Amino acid sequence: MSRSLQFFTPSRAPYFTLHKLPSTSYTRFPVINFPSKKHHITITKSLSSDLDAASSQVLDSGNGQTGVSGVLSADNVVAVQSHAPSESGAAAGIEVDAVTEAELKENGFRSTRRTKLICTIGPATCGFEQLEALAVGGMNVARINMCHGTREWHQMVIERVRRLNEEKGFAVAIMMDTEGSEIHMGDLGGAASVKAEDGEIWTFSVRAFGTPRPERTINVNYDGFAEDVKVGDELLVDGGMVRFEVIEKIGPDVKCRCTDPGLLLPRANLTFWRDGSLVRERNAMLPTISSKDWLDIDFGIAEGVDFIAISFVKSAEVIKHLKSYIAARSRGSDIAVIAKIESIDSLKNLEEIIQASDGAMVARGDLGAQIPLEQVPSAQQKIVQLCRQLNKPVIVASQLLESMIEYPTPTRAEVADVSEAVRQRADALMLSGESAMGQYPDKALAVLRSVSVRIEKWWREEKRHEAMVLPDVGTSFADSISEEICNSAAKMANNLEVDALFVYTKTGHMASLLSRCRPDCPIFAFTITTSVRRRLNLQWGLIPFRLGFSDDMESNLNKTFSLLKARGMIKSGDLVIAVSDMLQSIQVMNVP
Ligand SMILES: Nc1ncnc2c1ncn2[C@@H]1O[C@H](COP(=O)(O)OP(=O)(O)OP(=O)(O)O)[C@@H](O)[C@H]1O
Ligand SMILES: CC(=O)C(=O)O
Ligand SMILES: [K+]
Ligand SMILES: [Mg+2]
Repeated sequence: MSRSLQFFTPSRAPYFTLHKLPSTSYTRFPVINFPSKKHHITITKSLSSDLDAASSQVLDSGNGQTGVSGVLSADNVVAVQSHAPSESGAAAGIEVDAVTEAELKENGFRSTRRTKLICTIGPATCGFEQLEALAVGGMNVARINMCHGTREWHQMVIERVRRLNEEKGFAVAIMMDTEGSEIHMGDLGGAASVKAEDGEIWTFSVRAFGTPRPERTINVNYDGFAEDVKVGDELLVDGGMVRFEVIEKIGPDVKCRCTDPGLLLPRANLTFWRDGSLVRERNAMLPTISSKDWLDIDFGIAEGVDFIAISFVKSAEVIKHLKSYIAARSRGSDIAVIAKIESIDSLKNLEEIIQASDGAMVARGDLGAQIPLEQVPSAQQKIVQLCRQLNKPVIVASQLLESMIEYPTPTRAEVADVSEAVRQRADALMLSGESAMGQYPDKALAVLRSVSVRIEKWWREEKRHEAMVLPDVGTSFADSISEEICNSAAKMANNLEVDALFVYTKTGHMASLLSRCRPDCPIFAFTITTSVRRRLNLQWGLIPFRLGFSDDMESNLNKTFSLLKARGMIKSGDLVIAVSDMLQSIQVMNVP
């Protein structure tokens, strides 16, 4: 028997509940992938068995306001209620990512995903429903790349992600990635791509070409380009996707012969090589943050993005400068600054750059254009380890599933690459073209998700913990106490095989110290503000909850237990270790 039901809910209702009458048992469903306000569900087979089967994907609206909207009659009588969060509801209840909650219930604590996932948003994924599909698929952070698209477009994406969070109970964070002022091509007069064939002669010039763009011409953004290149130099587009040889210089124009054919993409990165090494003439003096980047940063601050990722960082100074700028511009805001490691200079000054930042990204796309490709894997491993030691979240980015831009399944090599990043215990993996302009963004995300979960599980089962020495990071005595508490709590959690670590943290610092230990069990991080909660979404193993709590741990724990129990996220008897910012102690207890 198949039954279908349509009903209307008050606006902004993220959940609805099926009540089985006259008993009090009920099942709640998230309103995901349903057109807003008008919800449609189809119940197949017998209603009662379906309600039971569905209980694994039950979600809850917390202290939602309830309004009966429809009644479905069958063998069992079922009343349908919809929920809209009440104004005060949020403060009294507990907020957690709808998808994480479903994962928790479906797989239990132990197998929730620890590795976080970032999707670059582009034309393939900027629609509200496309963004929602990514959020449902596990996107923790949405990245917008200021190299592409207009400010209005980015604003629209930010607004949609916000709406998604508000209406559907997600906590997707937003990362803005700056353009940087490295050398790149112009935008190809609006063309999506152009083909360069073997042996063709192309002109690269600082001149701006009108529209239509004359054939085989490319505008270059760097004024010193024609002066700095020499006849015989090799010109690499996107780190070698297409190659040219410089054959002649005529004023501002540089004539080049294509030696490795391929597709030229708008604003593609350009590097030139002489005698087997990268040429860094005056372009090494280009500012890391260009005047356009500063305007984009102002935009990001005004929009309240959660992370700003800085391209082509060369030194720690630029990070410090930006952090003080953000602090002065946005009092009370906590925008985190992520250093993108994608140049030779950034590798030279790696430790001090990471130390100055709130996190780092292994930007393998451009990095692979600046150092020989075979050096990228060791650089990745080094950056990932250093970040963990310095307690900074780290993202592994670019070409993880490149073939999925065009094909629905990844190559075996790509799966091995993703596995390796998960095995290195990077905090987050990032999709670029796969989600921005690929044909299978949801499938690519699903691959990241399933490979992450599988490798994490394998790692735990095999107990293959690398005994990483974690140097002290605390700079004050109080910090050192927190650090020791977290190290000990994580170790105890592994030895006692507890079900979860709980951390009550106002700033998120204690949560990151626990995450750094990469414990076997998930870390429930309770925090007071939504912005801290979103930022914690980037860090390995953290399940961030927004919860109002006090300095009294006893009452915090009781409150948390009852809220989580009511939602079926923990049960009596589960073993939990709790730590907090407020009380310097480690509590081990069974859920009452
Ligand atoms: N907002 C956007 N609008 C149009 N196309 C986009 C947008 N964002 C990304 N893309 C497309 O997706 C591709 C991959 O995205 P990605 O963010 O990796 O950019 P990129 O140009 O390689 O630069 P970066 O080195 O900063 O990552 C881009 O080359 C571009 O074709
Ligand atoms: C992500 C990025 O900027 C790169 O890989 O180059
Ligand atoms: K960028
Ligand atoms: Mg880059």
